[in-house]
Amino acid sequence: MGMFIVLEGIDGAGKSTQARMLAKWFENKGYDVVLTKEPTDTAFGKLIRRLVLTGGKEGIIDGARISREAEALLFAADRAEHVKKLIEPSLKAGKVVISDRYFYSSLAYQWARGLDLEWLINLNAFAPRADLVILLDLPVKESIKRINGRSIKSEFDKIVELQKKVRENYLKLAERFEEIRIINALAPIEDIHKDIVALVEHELFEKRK
Ligand SMILES: Nc1ncnc2c1ncn2[C@@H]1O[C@H](COP(=O)(O)OP(=O)(O)OP(=O)(O)O)[C@@H](O)[C@H]1O
Ligand SMILES: Cc1cn([C@H]2C[C@H](O)[C@@H](COP(=O)(O)O)O2)c(=O)[nH]c1=O
Repeated sequence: MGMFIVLEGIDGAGKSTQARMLAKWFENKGYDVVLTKEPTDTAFGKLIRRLVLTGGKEGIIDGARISREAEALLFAADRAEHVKKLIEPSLKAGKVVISDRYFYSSLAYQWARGLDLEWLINLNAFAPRADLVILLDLPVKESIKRINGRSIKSEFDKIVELQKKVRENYLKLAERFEEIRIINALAPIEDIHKDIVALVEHELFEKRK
């Protein structure tokens, strides 16, 4: 059986950067690595990016943004395909799967949008828990600095408010899901990478001896 590692955190926390570095580290050790992300690049992920993420006109149906419930179901549908078509087969083949976001994002973000956490956990119950989740914890003001070019100015305050709630939710989830390990995302990129490698060696390699 392979190893399943997930990077989580608010927008701009450094997930993609660390996921790429960790994938390289495993490849240099001779492992077969699958580097993936959610929303995916499949038709489901593309639909989400058009309907949910751009904040654009396509996300407006009958004059209103799509409902929070529909949003959560879209992320879960994308995840079901991700799990069945890529994650599970790759793990069965003994590969290392590294995902930039997973169901923990649904719990943190859709909970912040007002949906019930238990409903969200049940909705995503089909998704196997990761072996290790690296939560890159970052203050929102640093996150905004890092993604400033991408923020939607007109909704800037809403974005800050949401990101604050998401960060709090992630920290609460870390108390509930024992596979989540918190790392300070303010540190330099290389130091964070070293901390993640130390966690992988301790939490995964040790456990499998
Ligand atoms: N430890 C760090 N210190 C300073 N800047 C960083 C650090 N890690 C990443 N960055 C920079 O922050 C920006 C966002 O990084 P990255 O895309 O990896 O974050 P992300 O969590 O994947 O973002 P998003 O969720 O919004 O896609 C990039 O410009 C990246 O170079
Ligand atoms: C998987 C997932 C993601 N989201 C949100 C979190 C981010 O704001 C975007 C994805 O942006 P990225 O730059 O590609 O990371 O989608 C969410 O609300 N729920 C989810 O399940």
